[in-house]
Amino acid sequence: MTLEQAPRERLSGQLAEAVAEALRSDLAERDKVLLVVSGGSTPVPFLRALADMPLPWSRVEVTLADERWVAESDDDSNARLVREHLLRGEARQARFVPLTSEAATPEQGVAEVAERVSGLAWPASAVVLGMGGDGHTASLFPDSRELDLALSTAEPVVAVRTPSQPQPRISLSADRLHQAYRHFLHITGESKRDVLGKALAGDDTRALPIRAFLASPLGIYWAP
Ligand SMILES: O=C1O[C@H](COP(=O)(O)O)[C@@H](O)[C@H](O)[C@H]1O
Repeated sequence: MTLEQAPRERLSGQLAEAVAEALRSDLAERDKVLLVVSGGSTPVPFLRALADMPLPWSRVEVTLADERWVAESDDDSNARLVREHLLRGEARQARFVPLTSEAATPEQGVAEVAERVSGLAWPASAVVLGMGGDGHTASLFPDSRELDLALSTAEPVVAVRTPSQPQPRISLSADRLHQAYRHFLHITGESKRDVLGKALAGDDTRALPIRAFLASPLGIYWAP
């Protein structure tokens, strides 16, 4: 586990450099590489910095760690975040694979999305995780009734409903999120630093699902 700390904009640039280097390194050995990014609001400066990195973007596949089950036109769409902030300039050549379908619910769409996700260039070169103030990562929420399934299944994606969130969601499973050569955690603010400290001090993954990713090598990028 490594910790990088800097002002937010500089930290985002450092994370973008690290992820770009990971992709370049694997592209020397593989025809195509996969990047898994998270949504929410924290990643915006990182995604914008990554979009400016010189890469053979046509050989890069991008998908999400999780998604709210909303239309891409919705402000809450993680896919919209990727399209607006990462798929710009040369990075538009990347192949972006979203996690929603035309189905009305994630339960109805999960099989189609699972097949789509399974065809990507796994193991991912990098998974960039975020974390909520409740210790959730991707859409692995402590108050989700599907958390045990998401932490134990070999399926690539899980439909998720949780009382704390307004929309149903779909998430890569913990097993699939672990199928990567490198993992990064991008968080900001004192309160999330404190939540991470609490997570590091215990082992109840149901209470703080981020714990599912603290035992393997993890590059932590934190800004005040
Ligand atoms: O709902 C979500 O929350 C987490 C954390 O988002 P942040 O803006 O607080 O960093 C995010 O990683 C996840 O992709 C998103 O769906």
